[in-house]
Amino acid sequence: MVPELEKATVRIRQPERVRGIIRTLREQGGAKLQVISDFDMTLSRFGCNGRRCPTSHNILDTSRVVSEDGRKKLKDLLHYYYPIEIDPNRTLEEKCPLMVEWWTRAHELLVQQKIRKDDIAQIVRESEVMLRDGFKEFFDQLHKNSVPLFIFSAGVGDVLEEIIRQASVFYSNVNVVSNYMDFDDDGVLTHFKAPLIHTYNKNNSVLQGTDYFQQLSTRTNIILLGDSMGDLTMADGIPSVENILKIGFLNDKVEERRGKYLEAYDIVLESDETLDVVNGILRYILTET
Ligand SMILES: Nc1ccn([C@@H]2O[C@H](COP(=O)(O)O)[C@@H](O)[C@H]2O)c(=O)n1
Ligand SMILES: [Mg+2]
Repeated sequence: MVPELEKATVRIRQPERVRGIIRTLREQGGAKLQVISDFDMTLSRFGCNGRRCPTSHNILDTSRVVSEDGRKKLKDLLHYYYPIEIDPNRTLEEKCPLMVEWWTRAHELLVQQKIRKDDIAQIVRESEVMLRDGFKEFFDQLHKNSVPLFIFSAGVGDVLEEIIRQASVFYSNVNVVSNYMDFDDDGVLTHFKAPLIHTYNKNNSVLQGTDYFQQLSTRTNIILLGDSMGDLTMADGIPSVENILKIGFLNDKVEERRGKYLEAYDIVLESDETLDVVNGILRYILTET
Protein backbone atom coordinates (compact mmCIF):
# COMPACT_ATOMS: atom_id res chain seq x y z
CA MET A 1 0.00 0.00 0.00
CA VAL A 2 2.96 2.30 0.65
CA PRO A 3 6.00 0.92 -1.24
CA GLU A 4 8.34 3.32 0.62
CA LEU A 5 7.74 1.30 3.81
CA GLU A 6 9.96 -1.41 2.25
CA LYS A 7 13.03 0.89 2.35
CA ALA A 8 16.02 -0.50 4.26
CA THR A 9 15.93 2.47 6.64
CA VAL A 10 12.45 1.59 7.96
CA ARG A 11 11.87 -0.25 11.23
CA ILE A 12 8.45 -1.04 12.66
CA ARG A 13 7.73 -2.95 15.87
CA GLN A 14 4.05 -3.64 15.12
CA PRO A 15 3.58 -3.65 11.32
CA GLU A 16 -0.07 -4.82 11.40
CA ARG A 17 -1.04 -2.03 13.80
CA VAL A 18 0.75 0.55 11.64
CA ARG A 19 -0.95 -0.68 8.48
CA GLY A 20 -4.29 -0.42 10.33
CA ILE A 21 -3.67 3.20 11.34
CA ILE A 22 -2.60 4.20 7.82
CA ARG A 23 -5.67 2.51 6.33
CA THR A 24 -7.93 4.37 8.78
CA LEU A 25 -6.25 7.71 8.00
CA ARG A 26 -6.95 7.12 4.32
CA GLU A 27 -10.58 6.09 4.92
CA GLN A 28 -11.24 9.22 7.00
CA GLY A 29 -9.45 11.49 4.51
CA GLY A 30 -7.58 14.78 4.47
CA ALA A 31 -10.37 16.81 6.09
CA LYS A 32 -9.71 15.22 9.49
CA LEU A 33 -5.92 15.20 9.20
CA GLN A 34 -3.21 17.48 10.53
CA VAL A 35 0.56 17.03 10.61
CA ILE A 36 2.48 18.06 13.71
CA SER A 37 6.20 18.20 13.10
CA ASP A 38 9.40 19.08 14.87
CA PHE A 39 11.79 21.18 12.77
CA ASP A 40 15.51 20.70 13.49
CA MET A 41 16.79 17.31 12.35
CA THR A 42 13.22 16.27 11.37
CA LEU A 43 12.32 18.61 8.51
CA SER A 44 15.94 19.72 8.24
CA ARG A 45 18.73 17.24 7.52
CA PHE A 46 20.99 15.78 10.17
CA GLY A 47 23.96 15.20 7.88
CA CYS A 48 25.22 17.09 4.86
CA ASN A 49 28.33 16.22 2.87
CA GLY A 50 29.69 13.97 5.61
CA ARG A 51 29.23 16.59 8.33
CA ARG A 52 26.51 17.58 10.79
CA CYS A 53 23.99 20.01 9.36
CA PRO A 54 23.35 23.01 11.58
CA THR A 55 20.25 23.38 13.74
CA SER A 56 18.45 26.73 13.77
CA HIS A 57 20.47 27.61 16.89
CA ASN A 58 23.76 26.47 15.30
CA ILE A 59 23.10 28.69 12.28
CA LEU A 60 23.29 31.74 14.54
CA ASP A 61 26.00 30.30 16.84
CA THR A 62 28.46 29.82 13.99
CA SER A 63 27.56 32.90 11.97
CA ARG A 64 29.78 35.89 11.21
CA VAL A 65 27.67 38.14 13.46
CA VAL A 66 28.86 36.22 16.55
CA SER A 67 32.30 37.06 17.95
CA GLU A 68 35.00 34.38 18.07
CA ASP A 69 34.72 34.22 21.84
CA GLY A 70 30.92 33.92 21.61
CA ARG A 71 31.21 31.13 19.03
CA LYS A 72 33.60 29.19 21.28
CA LYS A 73 31.34 29.53 24.33
CA LEU A 74 28.28 28.42 22.35
CA LYS A 75 30.20 25.43 20.97
CA ASP A 76 31.31 24.46 24.48
CA LEU A 77 27.69 24.55 25.63
CA LEU A 78 26.68 22.29 22.72
CA HIS A 79 29.42 19.79 23.51
CA TYR A 80 28.45 19.68 27.16
CA TYR A 81 24.63 19.58 26.93
CA TYR A 82 23.90 17.72 23.64
CA PRO A 83 25.12 14.32 24.97
CA ILE A 84 22.83 14.86 27.97
CA GLU A 85 19.90 15.73 25.69
CA ILE A 86 20.15 12.44 23.77
CA ASP A 87 21.31 10.16 26.62
CA PRO A 88 18.84 7.22 26.71
CA ASN A 89 19.85 6.37 30.28
CA ARG A 90 18.91 9.67 31.94
CA THR A 91 15.38 10.42 33.14
CA LEU A 92 13.24 13.38 32.06
CA GLU A 93 13.46 14.73 35.60
CA GLU A 94 17.24 14.84 35.30
CA LYS A 95 17.25 16.29 31.79
CA CYS A 96 14.63 19.07 32.05
CA PRO A 97 16.49 21.48 34.37
CA LEU A 98 19.68 20.94 32.37
CA MET A 99 17.91 21.73 29.11
CA VAL A 100 16.50 24.96 30.64
CA GLU A 101 20.08 25.78 31.70
CA TRP A 102 21.43 25.14 28.16
CA TRP A 103 18.78 27.19 26.34
CA THR A 104 19.01 30.04 28.90
CA ARG A 105 22.80 30.25 28.71
CA ALA A 106 22.80 30.05 24.89
CA HIS A 107 20.12 32.72 24.56
CA GLU A 108 22.02 35.02 26.94
CA LEU A 109 25.16 34.63 24.84
CA LEU A 110 23.25 35.35 21.63
CA VAL A 111 21.68 38.48 23.15
CA GLN A 112 25.18 39.74 24.06
CA GLN A 113 26.07 39.63 20.34
CA LYS A 114 23.62 42.41 19.43
CA ILE A 115 22.29 40.44 16.46
CA ARG A 116 20.30 42.52 13.98
CA LYS A 117 16.90 41.37 12.66
CA ASP A 118 17.96 42.50 9.17
CA ASP A 119 20.94 40.13 9.20
CA ILE A 120 18.93 36.94 9.68
CA ALA A 121 18.04 36.33 6.03
CA GLN A 122 21.68 36.63 4.96
CA ILE A 123 22.88 34.47 7.90
CA VAL A 124 20.50 31.72 6.73
CA ARG A 125 21.62 32.10 3.10
CA GLU A 126 25.28 31.74 4.15
CA SER A 127 24.60 28.66 6.34
CA GLU A 128 24.85 24.99 5.37
CA VAL A 129 21.31 24.17 6.46
CA MET A 130 19.36 21.82 4.18
CA LEU A 131 15.80 20.59 4.33
CA ARG A 132 15.37 16.83 3.95
CA ASP A 133 15.22 15.47 0.41
CA GLY A 134 11.60 15.46 -0.73
CA PHE A 135 10.68 18.55 1.33
CA LYS A 136 9.00 20.24 -1.63
CA GLU A 137 6.64 17.34 -2.28
CA PHE A 138 5.89 17.18 1.46
CA PHE A 139 4.94 20.87 1.82
CA ASP A 140 3.16 20.89 -1.57
CA GLN A 141 1.01 17.84 -0.81
CA LEU A 142 -0.16 19.29 2.49
CA HIS A 143 -0.83 22.71 0.97
CA LYS A 144 -2.68 21.34 -2.04
CA ASN A 145 -4.93 19.24 0.18
CA SER A 146 -5.45 22.00 2.80
CA VAL A 147 -3.96 19.85 5.54
CA PRO A 148 -2.56 22.04 8.37
CA LEU A 149 1.11 21.64 9.15
CA PHE A 150 1.99 22.68 12.66
CA ILE A 151 5.72 23.06 13.24
CA PHE A 152 6.53 22.85 16.95
CA SER A 153 10.19 23.61 17.53
CA ALA A 154 12.57 24.22 20.39
CA GLY A 155 14.81 25.93 17.84
CA VAL A 156 14.78 29.61 16.88
CA GLY A 157 11.50 30.56 15.20
CA ASP A 158 12.86 33.57 13.30
CA VAL A 159 15.58 31.39 11.76
CA LEU A 160 13.46 28.38 10.88
CA GLU A 161 10.76 30.57 9.32
CA GLU A 162 13.47 32.14 7.15
CA ILE A 163 14.69 28.67 6.09
CA ILE A 164 11.25 27.62 4.87
CA ARG A 165 10.64 31.05 3.32
CA GLN A 166 13.90 30.80 1.32
CA ALA A 167 12.87 27.30 0.24
CA SER A 168 9.60 28.86 -1.07
CA VAL A 169 7.37 26.52 0.96
CA PHE A 170 6.09 28.79 3.73
CA TYR A 171 2.48 28.31 2.67
CA SER A 172 -0.68 29.55 4.38
CA ASN A 173 -1.37 26.12 5.95
CA VAL A 174 1.92 26.27 7.92
CA ASN A 175 1.90 27.47 11.54
CA VAL A 176 4.95 27.66 13.77
CA VAL A 177 5.34 27.68 17.54
CA SER A 178 8.95 28.13 18.61
CA ASN A 179 11.38 30.40 20.47
CA TYR A 180 11.11 33.85 18.92
CA MET A 181 13.53 36.74 19.30
CA ASP A 182 12.49 40.22 20.37
CA PHE A 183 14.19 43.29 18.92
CA ASP A 184 14.34 46.93 20.00
CA ASP A 185 13.27 49.87 17.81
CA ASP A 186 16.66 49.78 16.05
CA GLY A 187 16.17 46.10 15.16
CA VAL A 188 18.74 44.78 17.65
CA LEU A 189 18.07 41.54 19.56
CA THR A 190 17.18 42.31 23.19
CA HIS A 191 15.79 38.97 24.46
CA PHE A 192 13.94 35.78 23.54
CA LYS A 193 10.20 35.80 24.10
CA ALA A 194 8.64 33.53 26.73
CA PRO A 195 7.79 30.74 27.14
CA LEU A 196 11.14 29.06 26.65
CA ILE A 197 10.65 25.89 24.60
CA HIS A 198 13.27 23.18 25.02
CA THR A 199 13.40 19.56 23.87
CA TYR A 200 11.40 18.19 26.78
CA ASN A 201 8.55 20.68 27.30
CA LYS A 202 7.03 20.45 23.82
CA ASN A 203 3.46 19.89 25.00
CA ASN A 204 0.28 21.76 25.87
CA SER A 205 2.01 23.56 28.77
CA VAL A 206 3.56 25.91 26.17
CA LEU A 207 0.76 25.63 23.58
CA GLN A 208 -2.16 26.69 25.74
CA GLY A 209 -1.67 30.45 25.22
CA THR A 210 -1.25 30.25 21.43
CA ASP A 211 -3.91 30.89 18.73
CA TYR A 212 -3.11 27.59 17.18
CA PHE A 213 -4.29 25.53 20.15
CA GLN A 214 -7.95 25.91 19.14
CA GLN A 215 -7.27 24.95 15.51
CA LEU A 216 -5.40 21.86 16.67
CA SER A 217 -8.51 20.58 18.41
CA THR A 218 -10.61 20.30 15.24
CA ARG A 219 -8.41 17.83 13.34
CA THR A 220 -8.51 14.57 15.24
CA ASN A 221 -6.25 12.44 13.01
CA ILE A 222 -2.58 13.22 13.41
CA ILE A 223 0.71 12.35 11.78
CA LEU A 224 3.45 13.31 14.22
CA LEU A 225 7.04 13.70 13.01
CA GLY A 226 10.01 14.01 15.34
CA ASP A 227 13.62 13.09 15.93
CA SER A 228 13.77 13.23 19.70
CA MET A 229 12.00 11.40 22.52
CA GLY A 230 10.82 14.90 23.55
CA ASP A 231 8.86 15.26 20.30
CA LEU A 232 6.50 12.45 21.31
CA THR A 233 4.47 14.78 23.55
CA MET A 234 3.83 17.42 20.86
CA ALA A 235 0.20 16.29 20.43
CA ASP A 236 -0.50 15.88 24.15
CA GLY A 237 -3.42 17.96 25.28
CA ILE A 238 -5.23 17.92 21.95
CA PRO A 239 -8.71 16.80 22.96
CA SER A 240 -10.34 13.83 21.24
CA VAL A 241 -7.42 12.56 19.19
CA GLU A 242 -8.84 9.61 17.24
CA ASN A 243 -5.83 8.23 15.38
CA ILE A 244 -2.18 9.15 15.62
CA LEU A 245 0.76 7.84 13.63
CA LYS A 246 4.15 8.67 15.16
CA ILE A 247 7.12 8.67 12.80
CA GLY A 248 10.58 9.12 14.32
CA PHE A 249 13.86 9.96 12.60
CA LEU A 250 16.67 8.19 14.43
CA ASN A 251 19.69 10.18 13.29
CA ASP A 252 22.40 9.76 15.89
CA LYS A 253 23.68 6.97 18.18
CA VAL A 254 21.41 4.61 16.28
CA GLU A 255 22.35 1.28 17.93
CA GLU A 256 22.22 2.72 21.44
CA ARG A 257 18.81 4.35 21.05
CA ARG A 258 17.03 1.91 18.68
CA GLY A 259 15.16 0.02 21.43
CA LYS A 260 13.63 3.10 23.02
CA TYR A 261 12.68 4.61 19.63
CA LEU A 262 11.00 1.39 18.49
CA GLU A 263 8.94 1.29 21.68
CA ALA A 264 7.88 4.93 21.37
CA TYR A 265 7.47 5.61 17.64
CA ASP A 266 5.21 3.58 15.33
CA ILE A 267 7.68 3.94 12.45
CA VAL A 268 11.40 4.53 12.97
CA LEU A 269 13.54 5.83 10.10
CA GLU A 270 17.19 5.09 10.71
CA SER A 271 19.78 7.44 9.18
CA ASP A 272 17.31 8.37 6.47
CA GLU A 273 17.87 11.92 5.20
CA THR A 274 14.71 11.88 3.10
CA LEU A 275 11.00 12.46 3.53
CA ASP A 276 10.30 9.56 1.14
CA VAL A 277 8.38 7.45 3.65
CA VAL A 278 6.33 10.39 4.93
CA ASN A 279 5.56 11.46 1.35
CA GLY A 280 4.57 7.89 0.41
CA ILE A 281 2.16 7.68 3.35
CA LEU A 282 0.68 11.12 2.57
CA ARG A 283 0.26 10.19 -1.09
CA TYR A 284 -1.62 7.03 -0.08
CA ILE A 285 -3.83 8.87 2.41
CA LEU A 286 -4.58 11.91 0.25
CA THR A 287 -5.08 10.26 -3.13
CA GLU A 288 -8.75 9.90 -3.92
CA THR A 289 -9.85 6.31 -4.54
N1 LIG B 1 21.57 26.09 22.10
C1 LIG B 1 21.03 25.06 21.45
C2 LIG B 1 19.89 24.44 21.93
C3 LIG B 1 19.36 23.37 21.21
N2 LIG B 1 19.96 22.95 20.09
C4 LIG B 1 19.38 21.85 19.29
O1 LIG B 1 18.19 22.33 18.72
C5 LIG B 1 17.25 21.28 18.55
C6 LIG B 1 15.90 21.74 19.07
O2 LIG B 1 15.08 22.18 18.05
P1 LIG B 1 13.87 21.26 17.47
O3 LIG B 1 13.38 22.00 16.24
O4 LIG B 1 14.41 19.92 17.12
O5 LIG B 1 12.81 21.21 18.52
C7 LIG B 1 17.77 20.09 19.32
O6 LIG B 1 18.17 19.12 18.39
C8 LIG B 1 18.99 20.62 20.07
O7 LIG B 1 20.04 19.69 20.07
C9 LIG B 1 21.08 23.60 19.61
O8 LIG B 1 21.59 23.21 18.53
N3 LIG B 1 21.61 24.63 20.31
MG1 LIG C 1 14.53 18.07 16.38
